[in-house]
Amino acid sequence: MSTQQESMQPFVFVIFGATGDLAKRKLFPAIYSLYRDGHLTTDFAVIGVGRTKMDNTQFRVSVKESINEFSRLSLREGEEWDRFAARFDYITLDIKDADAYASLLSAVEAREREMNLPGNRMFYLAIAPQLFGQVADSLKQSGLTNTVGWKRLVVEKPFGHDYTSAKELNEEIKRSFTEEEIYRIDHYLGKEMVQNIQVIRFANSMFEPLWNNRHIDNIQITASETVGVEDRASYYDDAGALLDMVQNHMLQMVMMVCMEPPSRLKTEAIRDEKVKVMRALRRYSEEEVDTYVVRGQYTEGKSKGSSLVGYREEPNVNPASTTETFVAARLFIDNFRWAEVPIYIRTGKRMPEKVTEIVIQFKELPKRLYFNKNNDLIPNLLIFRINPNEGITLLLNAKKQGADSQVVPIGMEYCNDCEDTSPEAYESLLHDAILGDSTFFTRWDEVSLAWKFIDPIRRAWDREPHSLTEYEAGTWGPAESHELLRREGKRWWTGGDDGERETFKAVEQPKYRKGETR
Ligand SMILES: NC(=O)C1=CN([C@@H]2O[C@H](COP(=O)(O)OP(=O)(O)OC[C@H]3O[C@@H](n4cnc5c(N)ncnc54)[C@H](OP(=O)(O)O)[C@@H]3O)[C@@H](O)[C@H]2O)C=CC1
Ligand SMILES: O=C1O[C@H](COP(=O)(O)O)[C@@H](O)[C@H](O)[C@H]1O
Repeated sequence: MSTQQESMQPFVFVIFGATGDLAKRKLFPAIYSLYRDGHLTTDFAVIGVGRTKMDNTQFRVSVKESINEFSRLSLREGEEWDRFAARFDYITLDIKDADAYASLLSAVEAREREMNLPGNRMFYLAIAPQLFGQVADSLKQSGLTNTVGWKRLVVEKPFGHDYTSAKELNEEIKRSFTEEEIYRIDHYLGKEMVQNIQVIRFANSMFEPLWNNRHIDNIQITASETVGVEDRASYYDDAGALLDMVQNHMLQMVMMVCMEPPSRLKTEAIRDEKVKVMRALRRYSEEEVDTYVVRGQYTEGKSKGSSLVGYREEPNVNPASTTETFVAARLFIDNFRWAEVPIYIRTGKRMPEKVTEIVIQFKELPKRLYFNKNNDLIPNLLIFRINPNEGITLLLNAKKQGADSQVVPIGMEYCNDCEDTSPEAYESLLHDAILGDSTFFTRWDEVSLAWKFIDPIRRAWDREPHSLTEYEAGTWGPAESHELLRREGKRWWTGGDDGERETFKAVEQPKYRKGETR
């Protein structure tokens, strides 16, 4: 949630794409949860926009259905719901028809008059990216951005498909909105434990002295999914894992882990530090890509006893597709803090577990005095558990209870969502956008540098389709991903090459006092 202490001002929220999947699964439930939890501490109206013909009553029914199906809070019928639903209106409009925006302007102004709202307007583009520029332009031409209050534009990913297209898109929307008014969504930045990385790093004196190449051996970021391409082939078969996950979410997590402490907890101070990581991130030449980046595509396999088809057999996927569903990479951050520290990232579909985790592996002591029963000693690991269980784990070595002095790994656990469910990422991000806090949105320089890192990889792969490796659905990715670490004397801690979650296998279970139950 927000890093700023500002108060919320009444506003009109215009959602382009209000009949679409994102609005149904994420936006309406997020607005409802914020409202129910008392975080929408101001007056507001929502105007949905789509081509589908619908009146306000039908729209409110569709909002209700989506909340019933997707909200983390169950819908409370009665007066409270009626008051909430009455804030929602719908306009049928073709985004490509510039003249049609006059009806949207009338609807917004009517709500502002009726509810005595001061002209603050937030426009959310839950539509295909090809339409972003056109909407921004028509909002300006129609006078919708000409308001006495504030105006904000929230844009979804993907923000372009390479540096050139992203730059063009940015220039298009900058004709109607300033950088400060643009909120580029990366939903990983709305996740509780991604936001918590900064707090854990910068609010505890014990980590900062160790957070560098003198004490950290390597960093591993994994975002694995069990799902395949689902019904998104038309988008995914073009994008692949590199554009879908690495350009945005994975690099954002790298920035959060590797940034310097900001001088103040202010939006631009934090973003400045993130951008410096992107500047220090070494760009591979096209020739180097093969050495440091692995790409894979799932073939048929099994998960929990069920058979899974290969990617090319999925509905609407090109049967000869060379799109990657898995990426692993070894990154270099060329600055004083991180020189020589391997940063490994890995993401893929159809893997054995849905897990997003950041593992910080600390260096060994200069000399080993203790050994475990395998004549070994596990390194200290700090693990940020982002998804599906939120928390942190610190892995240490300790003496096992008893006379034989055995050394065993122990895990110190903090669970972030055991007592209360965390808000959804979209709740947190919408809340911040309404407050005008863009800390957890991506600034143009971050996005553009991310594309400059990605583009040579894409070009190398387009030139060399044979660099695509295969992995069986239901496994932790191709052998080449394990080899990427093995050749540097490392191993993935989440889903090692023996297919186990090695990190936790050997850890002693917590003990409780006699009579105490968990
Ligand atoms: N769905 C998801 O989970 C995620 C989506 N996104 C991004 O969010 C955006 C929307 O995705 P999603 O909701 O899945 O897409 P959908 O295809 O489900 O919805 C598209 C929406 O755009 C509207 N639309 C399309 N063309 C026009 C037009 N000419 N005039 C007016 N409205 C139009 C559609 O309205 P109608 O059908 O009524 O014409 C519909 O409401 C995309 O940028 C996507 O990349 C990002 C992350 C996750
Ligand atoms: O943006 C995306 O993210 C999801 C994974 O998000 P998570 O919050 O479930 O970890 C991914 O499935 C999707 O392909 C991608 O577009």
